Amino acid sequence: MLSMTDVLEAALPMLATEGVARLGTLLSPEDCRALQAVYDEPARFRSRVVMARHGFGQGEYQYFAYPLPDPVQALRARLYERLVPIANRWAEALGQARRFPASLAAFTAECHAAGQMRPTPLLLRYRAGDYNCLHQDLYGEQVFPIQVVVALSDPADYDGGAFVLVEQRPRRQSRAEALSLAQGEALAFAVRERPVQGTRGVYRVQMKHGVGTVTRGARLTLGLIFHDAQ
Ligand SMILES: O=C(O)CCC(=O)C(=O)O
Ligand SMILES: [Fe+2]
Repeated sequence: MLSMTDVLEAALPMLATEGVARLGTLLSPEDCRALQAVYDEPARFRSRVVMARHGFGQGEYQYFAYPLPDPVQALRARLYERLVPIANRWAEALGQARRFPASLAAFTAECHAAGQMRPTPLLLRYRAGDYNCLHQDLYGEQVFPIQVVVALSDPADYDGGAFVLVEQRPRRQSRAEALSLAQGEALAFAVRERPVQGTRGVYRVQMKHGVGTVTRGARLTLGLIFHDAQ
């Protein structure tokens, strides 16, 4: 069996060229079920959002409170370290002065110093009829340019509910990609924009993500965003 490191190494070139990459199965079915059950423990969360109230879609999500549950904290820190070289390459290619430190602890300290102190990892729950409008997860000036979503539900537990990614290249029509995820499978994608090498230099591709309508059952996901929120 391939280790997480091997799968990630193999996936990273795709993240750089496509703005999205499958990272393999990062949580066991037991971990997925345990995290699904956490959804019903309000004490683990700092806030709950009913999406229809804000025009974000339909369904709901909850942001974890600090300290994050073990598997969430561990995954967030490990993934950050693997993704930071790409984040720094993107920043350089886009002509940004920003460089991200090697560890999540150091980046979190930078977020907190900038007034972004609230944790952003979240659990999302969609039932029949629910969906998530195209959006970008920005919570202040501090933005780590890549985020990860992990499917907690078994695809047999729901229909519909594809993860949707839309990219907008300058002066072109938008392109959409719909992806289905296995239980425990993780997907890394660009939060807001990524650089693409064109014939006349590097240009900026804008990205948004969302979820198509769930038509049966329930679909839960874990969202890992690396910057904290204001
Ligand atoms: O439920 C999903 O697949 C998408 C969740 C999402 O928007 C996120 O993780 O930021
Ligand atoms: Fe999101």
